[in-house]
Amino acid sequence: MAPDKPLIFVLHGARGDLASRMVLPALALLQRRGLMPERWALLGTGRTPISSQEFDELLHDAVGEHGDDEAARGAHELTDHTAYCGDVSDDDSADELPGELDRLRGVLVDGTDAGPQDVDVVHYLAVPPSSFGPITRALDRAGLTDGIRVVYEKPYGTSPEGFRELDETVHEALSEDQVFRIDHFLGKEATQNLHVLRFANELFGGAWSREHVAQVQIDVPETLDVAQRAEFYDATGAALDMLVTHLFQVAAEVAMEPPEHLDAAGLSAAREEVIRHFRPLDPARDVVLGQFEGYRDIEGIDDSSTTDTFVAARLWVDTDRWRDVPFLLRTGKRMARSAQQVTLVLRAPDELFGEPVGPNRIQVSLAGSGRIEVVTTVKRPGTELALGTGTVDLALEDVEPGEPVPPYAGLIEDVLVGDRALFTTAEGLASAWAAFDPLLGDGRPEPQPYAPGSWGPSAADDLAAPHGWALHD
Ligand SMILES: NC(=O)C1=CN([C@@H]2O[C@H](COP(=O)(O)OP(=O)(O)OC[C@H]3O[C@@H](n4cnc5c(N)ncnc54)[C@H](OP(=O)(O)O)[C@@H]3O)[C@@H](O)[C@H]2O)C=CC1
Ligand SMILES: O=C1O[C@H](COP(=O)(O)O)[C@@H](O)[C@H](O)[C@H]1O
Repeated sequence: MAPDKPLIFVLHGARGDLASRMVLPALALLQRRGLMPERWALLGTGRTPISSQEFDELLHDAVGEHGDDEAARGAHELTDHTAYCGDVSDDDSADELPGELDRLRGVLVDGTDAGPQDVDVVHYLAVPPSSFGPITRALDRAGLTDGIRVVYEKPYGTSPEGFRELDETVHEALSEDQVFRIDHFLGKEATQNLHVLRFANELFGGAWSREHVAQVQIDVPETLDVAQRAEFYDATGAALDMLVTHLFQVAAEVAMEPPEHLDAAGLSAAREEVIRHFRPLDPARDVVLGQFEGYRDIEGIDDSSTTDTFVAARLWVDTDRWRDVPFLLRTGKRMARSAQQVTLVLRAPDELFGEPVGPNRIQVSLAGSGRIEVVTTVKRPGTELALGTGTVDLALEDVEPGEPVPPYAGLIEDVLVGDRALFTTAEGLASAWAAFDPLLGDGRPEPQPYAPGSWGPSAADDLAAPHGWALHD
């Protein structure tokens, strides 16, 4: 159901990569599905001044280029009310923002029984993490925080100290129920299926422990480049961009204990609780960083940059269920292919009927609408007793009735209706930062070069021994 109250959606960083590729198409899809309020306005902000007309063009282009067909059909009916105003973060001041908000409130309630106080305001911070604190302070100083909701992108902080500082700033300005820390991997259809699969079906649930699982792999190779977002990327790197954020959250989703109550709040609490049991990374033994060749030639990247564009890590989860089972996490830019796969490598005998046993795995693809595969050793058809490998394959978009929702659309809808179950908590993130901390500072390994189009530095292959990465050439 669409919320009743009029809404102003303030998109900070509206010209950026995330805004164009994800947030604007998600808003168009929600509009198309009738899930946006009847009256709403979109207010963009950013450092580079552009006119409202240029903003209109930008958002139509973004939805046309990056939205699916359904979202693209919503592009021209997105909203009648758009506006753009300057950066609110440079000196912690909000300049034009209060005036713009007042003007839009007036426009939205004009001709209705509602007053300006009846307009909901959501701020979406699609900006680099260094701007989260300044924008929060700017909103606070301008007296704009009453009743608003604020969505923070990831990473929430760039170090344990930065995280704590940001958390203090945020809680000085806002109460916890106003804060939505997004990690869009938690909003993916297939990520949510990890717990449905496990808790609904004993074939999976019964196998979900060290007794049956030899390795867990969470593998997100990307062919993507970083040229469109060089400034953000060079200041961030793969480990901060993806490891302490998405890959840790998905690892928690796999590793959690069955919640006390099988509801959204119970699942969220169980996910956050298991992060406390992530053993702090051992960078010397368990982490490989890489940088693709040619990275330093990209415009906007420092000639001597040591930013990691690849990370592979072996994470240990110190619970009875997972003791001694490595969680292998890998991601990188300009790699051989794009995929987002969670693999449970199942234990199996080395040999059966005198033949080596092939792979036995549960594989969940998080990409798109998601896919579940069971790879299993079978008898090869024929008169001989010989072994082969078969795959049972279920595309989640084929499950009926159903209408898959992209993660950003689902999570923004949650923000509009105030459902916080798929958002991270400060406690969970504090544990994630504690496990990640050894990778910052002196312990950080030197990134090793890798060829664009490859699977990253070869040292990362050793981490996955003896089974090897499920995704390979
Ligand atoms: N891109 C992606 O696929 C994803 C990104 N994210 C997160 O989204 C956030 C933004 O990333 P992304 O869009 O890729 O980055 P970009 O560099 O593409 O965009 C950042 C945007 O923020 C604005 N901006 C940059 N610096 C400042 C500043 N100091 N103060 C105010 N505004 C600023 C820029 O404004 P202007 O253009 O006017 O200079 C730009 O529009 C990050 O936190 C990232 O982790 C999360 C998931 C996916
Ligand atoms: O948060 C991020 O995620 C994307 C990958 O997510 P996808 O599900 O939209 O493909 C990644 O490319 C980006 O670097 C990172 O900031």
